[in-house]
Amino acid sequence: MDDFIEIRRTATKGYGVFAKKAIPSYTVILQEAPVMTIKATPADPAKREASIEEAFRKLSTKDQEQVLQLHEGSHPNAKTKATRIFYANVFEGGEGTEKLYLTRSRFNHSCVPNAAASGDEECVRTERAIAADEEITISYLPPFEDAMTARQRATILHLHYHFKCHCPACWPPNQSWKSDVRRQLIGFISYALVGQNTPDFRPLNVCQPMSMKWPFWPPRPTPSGRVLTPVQEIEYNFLLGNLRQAEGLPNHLAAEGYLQASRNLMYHQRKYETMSATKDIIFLEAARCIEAWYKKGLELEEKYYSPGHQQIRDGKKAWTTMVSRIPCLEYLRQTTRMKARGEYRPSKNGGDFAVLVNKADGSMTSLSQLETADLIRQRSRPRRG
Ligand SMILES: C[S@@+](CC[C@H](N)C(=O)[O-])C[C@H]1O[C@@H](n2cnc3c(N)ncnc32)[C@H](O)[C@@H]1O
Repeated sequence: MDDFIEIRRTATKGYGVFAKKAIPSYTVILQEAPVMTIKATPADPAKREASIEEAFRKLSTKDQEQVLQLHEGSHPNAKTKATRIFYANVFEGGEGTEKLYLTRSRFNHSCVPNAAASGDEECVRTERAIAADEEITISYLPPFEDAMTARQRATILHLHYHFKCHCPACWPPNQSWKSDVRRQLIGFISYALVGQNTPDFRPLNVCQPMSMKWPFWPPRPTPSGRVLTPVQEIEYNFLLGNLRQAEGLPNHLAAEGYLQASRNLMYHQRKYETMSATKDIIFLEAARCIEAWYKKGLELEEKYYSPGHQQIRDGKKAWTTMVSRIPCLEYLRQTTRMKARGEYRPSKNGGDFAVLVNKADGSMTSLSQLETADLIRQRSRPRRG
């Protein structure tokens, strides 16, 4: 921890964690064992309170002193300072446990965090490159935060942690409408891609007491019964990449959208290359999209991991194999080289949307989008007589 981070006062959020120097993305900046661990008993607040008090009593005097210096929060039902502190700083520990950490507790929340706490590995890792002196934040919200509006996130933060969020996605208040629209679209699209309707977060628009017994919580997605068309699947994934990037969400999530769009288009492109009506038509425009979305996804993945990370090396290897197997990508390369030598001209009707390949002599005729559509229409027309 001494290498990367230090705890300092912030202007509006009490203490916070700051970068002592520039830190690359995907770096473990804190590895820490919890100071207190209790068994989670969400349905029984009295039992939970008793477990916290018992765990606190068992601590050494030094640890007790350190715990008592943490942010106290303002949980209305906590009976002692120690339990109030526990409620304000608790992390879900996995396998039905709740944990309290001395240093991790100093990370403030952001709805566009630049780091993430991992329960399994007991560590905090950066999710993007962080500049020296920048505040490092994590998210306290449940997994569907990407799909919730600022109002809905505020309700959860208020009811669970009793504070008003001052992160860039929520502050200044009432200016988040663009971000709200993006997050609702992210919700709609990501659930639609797995055949589900977005869970209904609307009850969070009216602040109500939210307890673990509340029937609405946790909200569950329902099956949509709709199957997306191949074009929808491609467009939805591409849009997901765009929206996540615009929303400042971690780069690997945006990368996933672009890479999936590229893979889906490649998959459907291969079908055209075997159908009798289209097998000699090479769709260069599709190849351009496949390549551009792949490059965009890779660029974002490299920002998230580092360029030399195994995930990036594997991705590049898979891409090289694919390029050699997918004719349209190979033809795109060929026509680019030919263009540079002046041996290939786009169609007179404008653009080179596709090329018609003469399989006998390998020559190519460039086709505009309209010419391509006309040719496919002619070939698909049923023959008379
Ligand atoms: C786990 S503590 C984080 C460290 C704390 N700031 C401190 O001084 O120790 C959680 C508390 O920090 C403050 N906080 C965290 N994130 C915040 C945010 N995005 N906006 C406003 N306050 C925040 C709230 O008071 C919250 O109850």
